[in-house]
Amino acid sequence: MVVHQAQEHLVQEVAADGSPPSRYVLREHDRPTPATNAAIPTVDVSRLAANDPDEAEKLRSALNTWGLFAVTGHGMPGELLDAILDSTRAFFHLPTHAKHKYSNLVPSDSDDSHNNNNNNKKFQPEGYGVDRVDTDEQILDWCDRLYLQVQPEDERRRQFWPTEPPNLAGLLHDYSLKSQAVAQLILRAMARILGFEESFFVDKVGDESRMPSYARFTYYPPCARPDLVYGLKPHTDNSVVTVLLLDKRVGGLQVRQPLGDLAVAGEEEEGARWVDVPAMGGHELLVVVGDEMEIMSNAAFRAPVHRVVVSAEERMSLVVFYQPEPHRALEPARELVDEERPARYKTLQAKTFADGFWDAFALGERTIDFLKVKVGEDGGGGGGDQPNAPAAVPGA
Ligand SMILES: O=C(O)CCC(=O)C(=O)O
Ligand SMILES: [Fe+2]
Repeated sequence: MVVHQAQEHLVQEVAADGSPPSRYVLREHDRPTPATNAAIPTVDVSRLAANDPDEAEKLRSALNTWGLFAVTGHGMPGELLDAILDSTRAFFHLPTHAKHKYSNLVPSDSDDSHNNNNNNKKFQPEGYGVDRVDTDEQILDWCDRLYLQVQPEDERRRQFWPTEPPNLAGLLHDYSLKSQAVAQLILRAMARILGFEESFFVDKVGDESRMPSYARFTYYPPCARPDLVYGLKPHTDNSVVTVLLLDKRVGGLQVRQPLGDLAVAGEEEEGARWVDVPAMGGHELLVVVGDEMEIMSNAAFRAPVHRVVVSAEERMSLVVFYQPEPHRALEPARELVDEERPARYKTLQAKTFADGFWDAFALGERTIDFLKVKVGEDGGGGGGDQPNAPAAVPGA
């Protein structure tokens, strides 16, 4: 695949030139409309860990209504959260040439010979840069990223881990282990809510140290015309659950209500609304249910559609996605399938689903829809394969 010429344009540099170029400007009917204010639910995970039934009820209600919630009681030192956001800001403020050392565009002969092309570079998702650009028609999001696989530790690709600022890599290591503990605690509580042993989901996703997790640092540069662009287009997350650390001062994340099987972009359903998720100045985290949990729970838990709008101020976030072990079967848990509630999703390999995300995202579709994972939809994409079938080629 030839690297698209827009792939090399960092939004941070584009932003410095003024109004967004046409590549970023949404069609009129897709532009962000004003969002509503509503209180996002909050769950204290220390109480969940202590089996507090009232807190479990709060979690159940948050999952049924929102698919996301703010988390307190996570035990992560505020100084750690502040330090990693400060270090993230320092990274994105480095001069371009310093960040380019970690570019997501790599020499095309670095891994294989399939990707030879004119400009001798190929895109792969890890590292620093913009999301994958496939076509001239694709409307680009107003953000730059640093994307790193964090777990399993022996699969880290260290060449993409910044050594500047010097504390960023160590902070990420520390933060991601602690946020993994939060994710595990929530998976246990989610199992109990459905009346299962608390290890129900944890066992299905695999060995804790082999579960892939990915950190995505996102930088949304200030925008002269926030009414015309998305920071991040509407999507659901490719994860079992996602743990987010949001900018402390600047909001922008919005979640679509009500939860449901809505098309991601365009086609606004009657009555659907966007609700602002405020900036979290008090060291709360945010947890979002991902597509893989929606599949495993046979839609007992739904992944919320969310997006990011931008403003005249820069904003950043750090998101960690937790996924099942790649060779595992991803499917509705048998215990959640019966005559009244038949399986809504086909079985596929976790890796196939994870890899499908980038193709789907570039088109503004949900991975579940792009891979035709819903029962009743025909093959196509990479969906519906057997757990041990060969995996799709990532990012091909
Ligand atoms: O920046 C944010 O607040 C959200 C980012 C997000 O949704 C994502 O990276 O999937
Ligand atoms: Fe997301």
